[in-house]
Amino acid sequence: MTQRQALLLINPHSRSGSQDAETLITRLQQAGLGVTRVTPDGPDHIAAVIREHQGRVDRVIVGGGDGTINAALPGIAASELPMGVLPLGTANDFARSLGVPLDPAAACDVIAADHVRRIDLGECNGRYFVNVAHIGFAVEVARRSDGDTKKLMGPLAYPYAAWTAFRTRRRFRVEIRGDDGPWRRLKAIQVSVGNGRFYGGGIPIAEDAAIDDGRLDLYAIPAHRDGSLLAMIPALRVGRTRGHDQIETLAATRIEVRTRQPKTIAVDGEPGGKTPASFRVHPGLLAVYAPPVD
Ligand SMILES: Nc1ncnc2c1ncn2[C@@H]1O[C@H](COP(=O)(O)OP(=O)(O)OP(=O)(O)O)[C@@H](O)[C@H]1O
Repeated sequence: MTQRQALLLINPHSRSGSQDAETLITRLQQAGLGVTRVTPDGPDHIAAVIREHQGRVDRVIVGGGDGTINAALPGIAASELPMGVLPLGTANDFARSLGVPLDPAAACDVIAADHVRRIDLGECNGRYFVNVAHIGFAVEVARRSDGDTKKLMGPLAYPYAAWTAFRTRRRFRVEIRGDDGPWRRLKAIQVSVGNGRFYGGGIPIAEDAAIDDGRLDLYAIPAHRDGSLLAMIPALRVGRTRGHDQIETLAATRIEVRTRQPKTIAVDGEPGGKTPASFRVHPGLLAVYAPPVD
């Protein structure tokens, strides 16, 4: 493996992905990194590009938002190369979880500092995720904060989408269980499973989740007749999930979620199939460049 050689993959469709990359490349080179830049044809092309360069690079730098990171996960995990993150997206929740600066130039310095941290990957029905997977209301929010809305509104796209989606909220019957424990039945408007803590640009939906704790944290926001608006507050950013007595929580290494009708799942803000959902955590599977944790 060639030391200090980076494969740089920038998604031109992420919010700031079409900006001039030369400044960032120069910054990485000044810090002593060799850089090979390739623009993948699309999310499904990323794994092939990484395979092609394996053996000639010692790290893969992914430039984009959470959707881009998510698309790169299978290729990165298969290569076992450490990943650097250039936050060029809208929400950049993974960068937030890692403590990587949201300024891309400062994020270059983190990658060049060579400090690697091992973190967990979540998996939902065979698909990896780093942040949070949702069923229910947040899926509609993800659908409404599409590429055009994000380009137009930037980080405000998420609260705007949540606001417009609010009256479409539906409660649904859901069954959840962790690590072969008993099934719990409830009615919810949203079920979120966190590997990381944030979604939608820093909303701490999975407040007890940490990306290196070897477990997943589930939060079910139930639909109480009088409390539904109150219970939605954490999803709308105004409040907190922790200590909220209407929110059901579950922490486990494997989580199963069943619904009566198949319901769409969103993983890291991207479409992720339908329920039933089978979640598991892969402790320490991913190596990432990140500032040291205190
Ligand atoms: N190499 C690529 N070429 C084209 N599209 C890609 C590529 N990689 C990922 N995508 C898709 O581009 C879309 C937008 O990217 P991304 O989600 O990273 O940016 P964003 O929406 O600005 O940021 P965030 O997810 O942080 O809000 C995603 O749906 C992603 O799957």
